[in-house]
Amino acid sequence: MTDLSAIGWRWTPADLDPAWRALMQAHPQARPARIVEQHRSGYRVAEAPGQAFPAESLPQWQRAGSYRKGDIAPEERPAVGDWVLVQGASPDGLRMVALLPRFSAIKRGAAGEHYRQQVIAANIDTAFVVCGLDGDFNPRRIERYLLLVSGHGVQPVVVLTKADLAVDVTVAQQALRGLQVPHVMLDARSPDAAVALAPWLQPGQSVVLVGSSGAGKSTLTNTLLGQARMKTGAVRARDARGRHTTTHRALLALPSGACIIDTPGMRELKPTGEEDVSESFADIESLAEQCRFRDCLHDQEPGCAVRAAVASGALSEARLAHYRKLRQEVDAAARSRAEKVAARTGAVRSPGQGQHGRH
Ligand SMILES: Nc1nc2c(ncn2[C@@H]2O[C@H](COP(=O)(O)OP(=O)(O)OP(=O)(O)O)[C@@H](O)[C@H]2O)c(=O)[nH]1
Ligand SMILES: [Zn+2]
Repeated sequence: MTDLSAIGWRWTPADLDPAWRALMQAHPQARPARIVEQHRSGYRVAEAPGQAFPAESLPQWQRAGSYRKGDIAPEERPAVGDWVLVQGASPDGLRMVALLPRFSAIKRGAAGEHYRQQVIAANIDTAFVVCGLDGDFNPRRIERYLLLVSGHGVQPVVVLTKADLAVDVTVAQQALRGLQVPHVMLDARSPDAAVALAPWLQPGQSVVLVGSSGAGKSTLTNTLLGQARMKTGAVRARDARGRHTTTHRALLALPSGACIIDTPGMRELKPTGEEDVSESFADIESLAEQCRFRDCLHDQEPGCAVRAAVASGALSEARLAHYRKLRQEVDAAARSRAEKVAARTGAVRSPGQGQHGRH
């Protein structure tokens, strides 16, 4: 395995995305590197496991991201997991010359009153939605995470930790019934966890861990790193810059050949408006197809298959309520997003619309 492939590079010149190839041809002096950390002060990139070297940004990525006409939107700048082209020598002379278009991204709406997207991780194959089977277990939070990570080419997997504790897993199983995503129950401290998750940890795969604080993400990462963790530590200890291994947690190479991106626990998970609620709640959508009325609101209508499922216990009332809530949130975010897109492209608005805007 080469240095680059240990951090997720899996393309040969023959199967390279044409857009990537064109950018590489346009920058013959440059070479690929992966963004492993993003800070206020700038980015750090790696060309091999265990690295995190500062790399100078393009000037247009240094200005605050905005949706003004001609500006680069926040979600169009590099984020952790992105592949970029760099020139110059590490440790201090690297500069980025191009961002290679992403094949997938996990995003959320940034906190605050103004619409803004935030990329959590880019070029990811699988998202592990980590949740403890202890008091942390919360099906609504899992649904929200799944909504945000689904689509955009990312495979979600629900990873339920703390299965070793004497917990009643039937409650969890019941709650996850409608979800059409794989779920795995495990003890995050046990080496068996790596076996259970092996299907998503094949060489060249990139996985991101999301989930609330205390769910077991760090524990799971350490288990998956196994022996390699100590090796990484030794490499870092010899590093002249003397930084600690823990600061490199953003993107780690696993012994399985996959690489993993750890994210800090996120308190607020606002949709961007691009999510597909129907996909995340496919169980409810398919029930709705059996309602007598095409425009059934699943309220008081006769012949409502959704209410019937709730009555029979096949569908939980709480999941149905959450589906409605998330649908409203996504619709509202989609409207804000459409406004930004219109403002940016300078689309002609219908008369009156501009004056009545909230700006
Ligand atoms: N028994 C048991 N304990 C676990 C398991 N997974 C995590 N823990 C414990 O739960 C606590 C929190 O785990 P962490 O791995 O630190 O959680 P985290 O998701 O990384 O939390 P943040 O770093 O705050 O986002 C630790 O004390 C772990 O030892 C598990 O599968 N079984
Ligand atoms: Zn209905």
